[in-house]
Amino acid sequence: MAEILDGKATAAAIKAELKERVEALKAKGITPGLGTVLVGDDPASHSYVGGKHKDCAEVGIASIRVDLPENTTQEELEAEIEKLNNDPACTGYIVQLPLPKHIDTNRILELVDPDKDADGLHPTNLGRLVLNAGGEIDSPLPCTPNGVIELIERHGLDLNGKTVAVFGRGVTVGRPLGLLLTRKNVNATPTLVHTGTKDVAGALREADVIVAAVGQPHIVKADMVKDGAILLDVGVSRIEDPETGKKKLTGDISPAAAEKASWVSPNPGGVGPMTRAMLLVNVVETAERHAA
Ligand SMILES: Nc1nc(=O)c2c([nH]1)NC[C@@H]1CN(c3ccc(C(=O)N[C@@H](CCC(=O)O)C(=O)O)cc3)C=[N+]21
Repeated sequence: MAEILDGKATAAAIKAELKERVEALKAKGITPGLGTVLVGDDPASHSYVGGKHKDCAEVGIASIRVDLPENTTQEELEAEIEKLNNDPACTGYIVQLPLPKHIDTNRILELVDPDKDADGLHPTNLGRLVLNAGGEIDSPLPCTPNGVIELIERHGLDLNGKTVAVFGRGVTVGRPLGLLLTRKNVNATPTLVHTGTKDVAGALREADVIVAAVGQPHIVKADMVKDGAILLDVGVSRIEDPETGKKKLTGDISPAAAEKASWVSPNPGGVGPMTRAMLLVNVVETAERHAA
């Protein structure tokens, strides 16, 4: 039986640490604030954003919530971005993705002030990450990749020298995770595995660690996993439970694959809560840089 990489408990421990750091900032007269911009009424996005504000309340971070209708124009959205860039109460913020199809997402992400980029997804911060070979540059890191690494390390596991198959090359997880893993203070050897990979099963089977960020239910099968591998389940899909008929969250990793692992992150309760915790870390660290 694999041991559990408990994201919920680890995120709770990180939030307890952050709460103390927020109290220290407040003693200096600084209250960190997290903003969220949400366009449209996708229920999953609303649920994620709600979770982020609940986390803020837990650690004492102020919340600034901007909810806009589906038919918001590019210009209107850009005006909201400008407001948050200029709002002194907003330490950092995120624009919840995906945005509606009529919005130019890359243009919006570029308009976010890089010093308020709580997601770590602004081109400037992704560029700093490329330059950050030793892990010494102080800039916000992408939340999900950073959460994956924290979740592994906070369970006493060492990535130094390990081979890591990153399954999925998306901009929010797979590609930045490759960069984080090669920093000298992590020192892992990643392989990015994607739809253009000739032998996906073979590439995954060789890895000490598999991070599955595809978004296809149970795409990682038992025959793709080395015995004793460490498995991180990032992908989430909502599929119907054949027994109850209700929609439920399902990860990328099949139960049979999980059985072969030494450690596995559950889904839900694994990387999701860690992503949210790393968002708070980015906001608190930005506020601390301002206080210094
Ligand atoms: N600008 C932006 N930044 C993001 O970080 C971002 C985004 N857009 N768009 C969507 C994805 C998805 N994402 C999740 C975060 C937490 C959970 C999470 O906490 N999940 C709980 C379950 C929550 C539930 O039941 O729905 C868990 O895994 O235990 C899930 C998904 C952040 N994203």
